[in-house]
Amino acid sequence: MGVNDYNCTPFVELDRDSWSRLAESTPLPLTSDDVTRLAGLGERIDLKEVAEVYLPLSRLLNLYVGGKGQLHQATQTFLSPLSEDSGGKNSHGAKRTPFVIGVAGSVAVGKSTTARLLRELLARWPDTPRVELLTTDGFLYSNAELERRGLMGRKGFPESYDRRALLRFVSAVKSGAREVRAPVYSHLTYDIVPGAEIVVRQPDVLIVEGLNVLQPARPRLDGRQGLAVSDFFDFSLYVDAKTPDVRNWYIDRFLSLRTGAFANPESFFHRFSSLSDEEAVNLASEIWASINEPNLVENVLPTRGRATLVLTKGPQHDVRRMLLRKL
Ligand SMILES: Nc1ncnc2c1ncn2[C@@H]1O[C@H](COP(=O)(O)OP(=O)(O)OP(=O)(O)O)[C@@H](O)[C@H]1O
Ligand SMILES: CC(C)(CO)[C@@H](O)C(=O)NCCC(=O)O
Repeated sequence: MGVNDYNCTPFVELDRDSWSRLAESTPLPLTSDDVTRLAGLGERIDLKEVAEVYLPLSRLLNLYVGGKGQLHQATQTFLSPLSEDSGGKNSHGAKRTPFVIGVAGSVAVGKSTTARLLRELLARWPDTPRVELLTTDGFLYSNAELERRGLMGRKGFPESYDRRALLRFVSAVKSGAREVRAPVYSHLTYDIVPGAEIVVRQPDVLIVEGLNVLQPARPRLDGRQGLAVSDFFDFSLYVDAKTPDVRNWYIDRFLSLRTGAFANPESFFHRFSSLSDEEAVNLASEIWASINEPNLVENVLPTRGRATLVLTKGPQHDVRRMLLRKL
């Protein structure tokens, strides 16, 4: 194949049928216990979809984890003469760090759902029982800080996050830090929760989920390139769908929140709980068109080609196609 061949791409493309055939040869099929646990995630997850799409995906990730483990072992063996030279005083060997998976994609495309499913499935594999989740929402600036910066209408845009703190977090995890802490965001109060934090203690796998996790590093003021969180990923996934489908999911979720979470007086959106259907659809469409869609188009979509795997969904969240980066 010549380099000018239009078919020249760094990805292998698999349609739904080919991918789901892999489920048959995936060891560790779902047990009835798993099915009960997955159904308890509280999402309208189709279990056939889990078995056909997410189970083989967890196997692929398990192979990558194993591959990284072998590379770590080989590197330890390579470095071991240095420790012997120093009579064991200087250990050049380092403990294996958590395997970090990034999950990117639009608001409402299903990143959290995908991340939670993968956590359940990966934890079933014997070499990765401890899987932790981190959502980048916790690194959004507080509403007070966003107001101060004039960014209240840009929540979710790259500049609405404390990117340095997020980078420090992921870098500490990949440096093997024993304990790393992150702030917490509440979708109910629509703000950072004062004093709350999550603690990550050297899990086997850390899944980092967020809109912008695949963004490359920004050039620094001194002209040097700097690092981005994606530099620390061992694997990354982009959840993709047509923009009009994602818009519908956003509006549907807004409508179901209106009758659910918004009814709580603590909710930031409580004042919207009495909106009529039509008013709620109009408001959700307005938020989508003014914040989430421009962010998708300007910042999120351009990072799709940086993923290890692109998972493309149809209008019912059914995964239609996988693009897997060639090795
Ligand atoms: N595989 C799936 N099957 C069915 N419904 C799904 C699936 N994934 C997500 N959904 C639904 O789509 C909506 C958006 O999903 P989710 O909250 O996971 O998105 P998100 O990308 O994490 O959004 P945000 O960036 O706003 O946090 C939710 O209503 C969820 O229940
Ligand atoms: C918190 C984020 C940015 C990402 O999860 C998103 O859910 C959000 O709140 N976006 C801002 C616009 C909106 O309210 O949908």
